[in-house]
Amino acid sequence: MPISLRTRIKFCGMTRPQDVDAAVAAGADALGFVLWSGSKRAIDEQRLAELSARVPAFVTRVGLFVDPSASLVARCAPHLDLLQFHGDETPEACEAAGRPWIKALRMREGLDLHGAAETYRGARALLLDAYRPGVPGGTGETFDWSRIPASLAKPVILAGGLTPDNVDAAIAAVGPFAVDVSGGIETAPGVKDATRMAAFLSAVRRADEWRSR
Ligand SMILES: O=C(O)c1ccccc1NCC(=O)[C@H](O)[C@H](O)COP(=O)(O)O
Repeated sequence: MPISLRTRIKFCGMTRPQDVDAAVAAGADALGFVLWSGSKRAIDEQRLAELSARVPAFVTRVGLFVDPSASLVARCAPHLDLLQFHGDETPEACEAAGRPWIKALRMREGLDLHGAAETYRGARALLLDAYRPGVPGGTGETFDWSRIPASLAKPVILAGGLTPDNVDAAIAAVGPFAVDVSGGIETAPGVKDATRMAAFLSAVRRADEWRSR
């Protein structure tokens, strides 16, 4: 995959209208909505419809699922541009809704990323996140970025414990297609902070400038 010199930015775990507006105003490329009821950042379908309606064209609305029922995905899909699967979904299950999708992979010991890229060949990208047993995502923890191969058959979305203070080092180390952040731009789970969102964006743009030199 060619390295993009403009790292795309996804802000995840949006629950409040004012945060959606602030994220769009700051310049986020994508916004994530957690549709798994076990999360502190979970929203229901009605909230998804309300928040999604605020998002203008060219900002991608991403729905996060953990081993969802087909009916949940079908009900949410009209409000989404992209599906993000965080559980043990098979490639067939990810394809079933007939919508563009990405697969989140938690970087547990021994994970074969090349093999996963082949298995999930229908994915638009692989989102690489920290592994904590029993927690499907949003851990706020980083992992060893050097485990990511320089060349993978799918675009990499780097996630896990990113903040305005470490995202520049992450971009320098990995050169991902996109970065994904949730806890690093919050004051509490699901409560985003406009200042931290802006700081994160600025840090990514500074890192991109360094990369293009
Ligand atoms: O945020 C959650 O609670 C969550 C629950 C279940 C699946 C995924 C979840 N979040 C995913 C994300 O927010 C991001 O993809 C990623 O994990 C980044 O989170 P963070 O480490 O907090 O930046």
